[in-house]
Parts: sequence; structure tokens; C-alpha cells
Amino acid sequence: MPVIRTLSQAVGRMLPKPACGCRTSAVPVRFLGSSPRQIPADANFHSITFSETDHPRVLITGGLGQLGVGLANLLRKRFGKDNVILSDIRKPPNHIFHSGPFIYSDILDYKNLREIVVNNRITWLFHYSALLSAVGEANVSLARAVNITGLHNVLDIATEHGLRLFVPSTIGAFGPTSPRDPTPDLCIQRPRTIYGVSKVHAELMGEYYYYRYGLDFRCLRYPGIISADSQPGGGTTDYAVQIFHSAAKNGRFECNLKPSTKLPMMYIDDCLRATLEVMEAPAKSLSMRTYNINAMSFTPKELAQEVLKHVPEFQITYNVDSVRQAIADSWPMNFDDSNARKDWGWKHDFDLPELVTTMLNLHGSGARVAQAN
Ligand SMILES: NC(=O)C1=CN([C@@H]2O[C@H](COP(=O)(O)OP(=O)(O)OC[C@H]3O[C@@H](n4cnc5c(N)ncnc54)[C@H](O)[C@@H]3O)[C@@H](O)[C@H]2O)C=CC1
Ligand SMILES: CC(=O)[C@H](N)C(=O)O
Repeated sequence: MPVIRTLSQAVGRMLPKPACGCRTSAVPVRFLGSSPRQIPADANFHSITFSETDHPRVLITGGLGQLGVGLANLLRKRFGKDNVILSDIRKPPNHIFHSGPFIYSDILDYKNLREIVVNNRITWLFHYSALLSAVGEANVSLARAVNITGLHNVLDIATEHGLRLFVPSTIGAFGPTSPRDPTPDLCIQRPRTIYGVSKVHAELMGEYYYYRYGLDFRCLRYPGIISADSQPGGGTTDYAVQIFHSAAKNGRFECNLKPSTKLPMMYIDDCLRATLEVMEAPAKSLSMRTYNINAMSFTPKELAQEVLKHVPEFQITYNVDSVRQAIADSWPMNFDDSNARKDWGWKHDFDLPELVTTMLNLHGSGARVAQAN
């Protein structure tokens, strides 16, 4: 990799500066080889019309999951409703269908994805389609197809059409031989789930395409994300979302992880803001292409204790799911995100007390919260 970078820098120094004074890619990609899918490297579709003063034209894949709709809302506020297209293979509920552009897109269908990018003049792509850790273990071949083959399609299309590409990674990209407390950006990554393996693959492929073809690839490793108005899609950290729903509904919760299982977590607003911030960060501020981001770490017991402060009758019981427990035991307990904080000013807003108050209020147990306070 450093060899390619050095080579690209050397080639870059040999190139004449563009007369127009316009910005060039940090890596003079076209001189390093052909583009990924047998498309001539000098084909004209690289002439990007998007400039820094225009709003990006955004496509979100896998947009009907836990995170995509919230991301679309945030991006639509910033870039305009019609500039952000949600896509998925599922049928959107009415309120989402009527809230802005939605399109069917299966990321395994390369030609269809390319057509969407071309016809809608997409300039930024947020690639959210994935099978998460627990469902991935239940269907390894589908997880392999969606998380790995799907990523290949996205990488090639993003490269061919000069897109800025965001791919989320996860605490699940680490494994039992990684340092767990804290886990730095760069360390041993030997995950034991197909989900984790596919995310390490995505991190490495994105970085490779950045050096090899100049793809503007950006990646954050998310902790477990906690949201009120969207359901989690089958992960190991799902309990930390479901507990609020149960606490507000009937004051009881059966947890599928042991009380002492400590994992990094983050409120959805922080996660989505980080995603927008890293996409807007000037390329020169990014010393890496994949960053850890962190907010808080807690165990089910600690979370339950915080919920109890608001819902005094709350009861938690434990019925451990061995698959999820084994996964959680191999993941980081604390995340070191000092590089994100240093390079592009990442800062979280929500710690555990704010998270719990916000979640219970959003779940309509405001009356209980007020009573307890
Ligand atoms: N939610 C979390 O706690 C975390 C999420 N992430 C990552 O963030 C991204 C989004 O996560 P969530 O919204 O939670 O996931 P999710 O599981 O809730 O949603 C994934 C979406 O992908 C769609 N999908 C599946 N196969 C597809 C295909 N062939 N073509 C197009 N779409 C397809 C599904 O229909 C679903 O709507 C994922 O890449 C995930 O790995 C990373 C760390 C934590
Ligand atoms: C942390 C994640 O990536 C996700 N929520 C999962 O538990 O699989």
C-alpha cells in the first residue's frame, strides 16, 4: 500500500497542474491502472459536475433499517428533500414513502444500482444495506452475498462515477484477540462472525480503492446504536433498544445478554451527526479512512439501574442467548476514538443519563419520568 501511495505521489508530481485551478483528487488515480470493472480508465463519466457549492445528490442503500430513515431526515434538512433518495428492497410504510424520494434498489443488482446512480446524478452514496451480527450467523450465505458481494457492487459503481462513499463499520469488526478495553483504531482484527469478517473486508477494500483508484471512501466504526422510533435489525446490541420499549410499555424486560456484558453504545442522533460530519470533513483533515467513534459503554445491569431512576417499578430478568453472548464477549468493551476527535473534531452529546431520559420520554413514559423526578 505505501508503495502505491509513493508511486502515486511521484506520478502526481510529474503531472502538470490543471489550468483551471480546480481541485484534483489527492491521488492521481487514472494513472495507476484501469478502473475496476473493465471500463476504460479514460472514459468520460469521471467528469463530476458536483462542486463544493452545490448540494450533493444522495443515495442511501438499505435505508429502511434502524438507521436509514433518520439519516435521510437529517440529510434532507441540510441538502433539501429531493436531493436525498432512500432505497431498499422492502416496501416502505406510507409515512416514509410520502416524506421524500424512495426507490427500489437491490444492491446485488449491479446494473440497476448503476442506473439509479446515473439517472439521479448521485454524488454521495451512504451504503447501509447489511445483515447484522445475529441474523448474519443465522444465514451466513445471505450475509456473505449482501455484505460482501453487495459491497463490491457499490465500490465499483462509486469508483466509476466519482462518488463520495460512506460505508459504516462496527465494533463487530474486532474479535477476541483485539485489545478490548480500550480498542484503538489500529490493532489486531480477527472477528469470529461473518458480519465482522465482512466489515473488515469493507474497511480494507474501501481503503484499497482509495489508494488504487482515488475513491473518496469514508468509514466510521459505529458502536451499538440506540434509537426510539426505529427497530434494530437483528444485532447483538439490540437489547439496549428493546429495554426502553419494554420499560415504557409494561415495566419489565427479559435481557438476552448477561448483566455484566459491557459494550460501547451511542444514541442515534450522535451517530448520524458523526456520519454527516465525516462526510463533510475536508479530505486533508482525514489522516485515516476508517475511524472508531465512541460515546459511552455500559452493561445491561448499569442500564437497568439508570432506567430504575425513572421507572421505579422496572424489573429486569436474564435469559441468555448463547450465540449473542459469545459474540458480545468477543467485542470491544470500550472504544478509543481519539483520532476522530483529533482529526475532524468528533464530540458526542449523549452520555448514559441523557440517553435514558431521552429514550423514555420518546417512548411516551414521560409521565413516569416526571413522577420519578
Ligand atoms: N444499528 C447498529 O447498531 C449498527 C449498525 N451498523 C451498520 O449500519 C448500517 C445500517 O444499520 P441498520 O440500519 O441498523 O441495519 P438494519 O438491519 O436495520 O437494516 C439493513 C437494511 O438493509 C436492507 N437490505 C438487506 N438486503 C438488501 C439488499 N440485497 N439490497 C438492498 N438492501 C438490503 C434491509 O431490508 C434493511 O432495511 C449497516 O451497515 C450496519 O452494519 C454498524 C454498527 C452498529
Ligand atoms: C454493533 C452492531 O454492529 C450491531 N448493532 C450488531 O449488534 O450487530
